[in-house]
Amino acid sequence: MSGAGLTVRDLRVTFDGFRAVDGVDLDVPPGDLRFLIGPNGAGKTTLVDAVTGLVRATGSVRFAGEELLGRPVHRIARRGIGRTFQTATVFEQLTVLQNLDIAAGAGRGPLTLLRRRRGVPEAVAHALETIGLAGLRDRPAGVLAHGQKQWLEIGMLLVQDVRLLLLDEPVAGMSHDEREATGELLRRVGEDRTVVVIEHDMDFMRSYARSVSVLHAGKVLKQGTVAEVQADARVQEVYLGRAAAPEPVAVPVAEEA
Ligand SMILES: Nc1ncnc2c1ncn2[C@@H]1O[C@H](COP(=O)(O)OP(=O)(O)OP(=O)(O)O)[C@@H](O)[C@H]1O
Repeated sequence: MSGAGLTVRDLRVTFDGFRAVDGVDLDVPPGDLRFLIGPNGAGKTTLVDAVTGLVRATGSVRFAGEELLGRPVHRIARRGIGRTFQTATVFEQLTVLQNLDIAAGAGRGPLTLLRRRRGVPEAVAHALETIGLAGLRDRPAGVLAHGQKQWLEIGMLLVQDVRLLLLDEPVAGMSHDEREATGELLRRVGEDRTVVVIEHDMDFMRSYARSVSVLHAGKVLKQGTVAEVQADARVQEVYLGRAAAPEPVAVPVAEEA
């Protein structure tokens, strides 16, 4: 494991007096593959928004020892922090390769990008292999399957040399095979990067998490290994106490709402 670590201290985000994130401490060591779970509205996405500069927050967010809070979004991105959203944001008309080229900021204008080129930059070629889309590099992104679009989006972060990836429900809506392929992709990506995954899919979490933080009502309820989190009575209560609960962590239960 390598890379840089994320340290969050007393993070707070308030929307019109409502505390969406309410004093969160988080330690994600270098090279961790951390899953962030919790019921709907727990504050998971808002936490990631705060780390990436999309919402105002107080407290401290340090990555590789550097304070991020208060910096604009583009500065945070330049520190090697990248995220995906629940819906993939790729350029559908452009090819897989062109999407990666643009993300890599290869400095070519739109016309040059549309022309045939001889070579592919090494970082782009490497990302294509990592995300398993080398064979589809000249296809328009719009024709890709749902899972493949998510992988392309991850590839677009890889070519930017991202060191911390924050992924919001990367396997939502994916088939079983796509989930497995995504899990393997996260393992590969996590070999030399730090990865944080917001997820509702408990089977996926159990298979691929190296560590887990459970959020509830804007606070960290529990942090530990999958086994530790599953065994925690408060975590079980939070999941069981909901009318339309996601699949509970420790006890066999229903699908995510
Ligand atoms: N821009 C906003 N303005 C007001 N309230 C917001 C805003 N964004 C989020 N919230 C509220 O903050 C709380 C946390 O939302 P958030 O999306 O972070 O939860 P979550 O854990 O990611 O939930 P889910 O699993 O459903 O995506 C929710 O009650 C939500 O309604």
